[in-house]
Amino acid sequence: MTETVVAVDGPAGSGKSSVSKAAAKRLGFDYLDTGAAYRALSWYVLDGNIDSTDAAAVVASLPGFRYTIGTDPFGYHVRVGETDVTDSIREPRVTAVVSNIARVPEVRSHVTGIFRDIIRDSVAPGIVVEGRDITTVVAPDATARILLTASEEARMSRRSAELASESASEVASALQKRDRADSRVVDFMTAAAGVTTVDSTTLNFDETVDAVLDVIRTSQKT
Ligand SMILES: Nc1ncnc2c1ncn2[C@@H]1O[C@H](COP(=O)(O)OP(=O)(O)O)[C@@H](O)[C@H]1O
Ligand SMILES: Nc1ccn([C@@H]2O[C@H](COP(=O)(O)OP(=O)(O)O)[C@@H](O)[C@H]2O)c(=O)n1
Repeated sequence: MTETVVAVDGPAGSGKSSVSKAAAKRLGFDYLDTGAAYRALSWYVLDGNIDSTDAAAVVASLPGFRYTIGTDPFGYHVRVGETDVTDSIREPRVTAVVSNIARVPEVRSHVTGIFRDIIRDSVAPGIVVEGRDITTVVAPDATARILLTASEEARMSRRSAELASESASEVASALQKRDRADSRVVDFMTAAAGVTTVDSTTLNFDETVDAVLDVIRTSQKT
């Protein structure tokens, strides 16, 4: 079992993946992107021509879902069976259905089990785990618990800068729709008791990483 667990939650585009990965690199920690599992299962469901809105069919697909993710922040990769899906799980067709998959309770408990196994098996001095329910469900006993937020405007412009091939308005409406659907399942907009909020709206990337590192260092001392 790794010594330090850092839990980071927040809405889409708040910087969870990039900031958590950078913090893990600085600390020599592992890095676990939990959204990748929901995305990979969505990819697997689409690949099998399963209707993502049919919860029973999605649950029935779980035993065949062979998922692996790299936790080295310098060597991130995601696989389903032998197929490398690192890039394909970011495609808009996957993003469009992921909330359907993530709202199924059996899916959530299945992937939460996978996340806890990965955290337990990490041999690094620590692991940064990011998603929507890490501070509350996956690792509520984490050493450091952070809610990373940013204004909706900042999140939309960051995401549309990344997805240059799509129009800003398409990116914005897809992001709003997904946050609305996701927040019906898990509350990642308000910090639970004991969770520290880092608002990155007016911080640049390096300042945000430093703010997260400060919270981690403070938690390690207490
Ligand atoms: N504080 C910041 N200032 C400017 N851009 C940022 C900041 N934090 C993250 N970004 C950028 O915003 C984009 C979205 O971040 P990402 O880590 O993918 O968010 P999330 O995982 O929460 O969806 C990335 O291109 C990232 O480099
Ligand atoms: N811990 C988590 C992580 C992701 N998710 C789901 O997985 C989707 C993709 O997560 P992500 O972290 O890759 O999304 P981005 O915010 O990076 O776009 C989210 O829209 C949620 O539906 C979740 O329900 N719980």
